Amino acid sequence: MVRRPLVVGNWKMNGTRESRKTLLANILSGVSESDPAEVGICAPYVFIPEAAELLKKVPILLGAQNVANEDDGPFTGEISARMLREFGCDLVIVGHSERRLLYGESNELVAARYKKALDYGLTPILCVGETLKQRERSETLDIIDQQLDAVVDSAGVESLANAVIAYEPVWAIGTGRTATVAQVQEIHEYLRRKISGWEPGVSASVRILYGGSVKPENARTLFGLPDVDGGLIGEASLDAESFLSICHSV
Ligand SMILES: O=C(CO)COP(=O)(O)O
Repeated sequence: MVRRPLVVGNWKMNGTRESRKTLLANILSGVSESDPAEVGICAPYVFIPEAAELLKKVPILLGAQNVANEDDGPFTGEISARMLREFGCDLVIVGHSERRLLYGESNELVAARYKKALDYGLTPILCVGETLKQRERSETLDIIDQQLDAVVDSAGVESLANAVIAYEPVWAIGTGRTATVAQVQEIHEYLRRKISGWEPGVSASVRILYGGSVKPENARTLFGLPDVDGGLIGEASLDAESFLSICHSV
């Protein structure tokens, strides 16, 4: 099974309308359909309509950084999957560690968000990963099990055929401290083996991205690992030259 690599920029809560427009224009001038990697951008909600317009004829996937766990109703501050679809999104991140840790999102809530994304035809990028404390206590695999099991219990293992997984060790996010290649491959292989125990076909096709201080200098090595199918890029996706260099490191 050949899995086309995917590189997604997570802009998080950065930039102004003008700076995002320039960034996107610079990124799209460097991406072509024939590139080995598929490219995506997860923008803050308010930039989505303009980004969708700019990306109309360009082979870049557009995404959001979270999605509501309900269809419609009195949920102040939330954005529904139907709205994201209507405004041109293909992807949505769910369970990012910043949502889990700073906003208290539980595995169950993340699973409900994941399910809503799929119900409306969005591809969820499910983030999993342990904190430094959890790693030091040798709890990494337990934590990842719990994060993945919650989603599989609620949406079924077949749902992973329409999803992307991102392994993002919390201690490597925005810290400049990348996990070693051995650490990354160990977890990616673990995830694929676990899914294979449920459904070998899904395991062979699901893309598992790595995220956490990916830079132009380390991207090629990380993307060369057998179970790494691309990356989820934070800081380095805010600079067109760095992001394109990472996209072209596949
Ligand atoms: O959180 C991340 C992507 O979702 C990774 O962020 P950095 O690339 O800034 O470490």
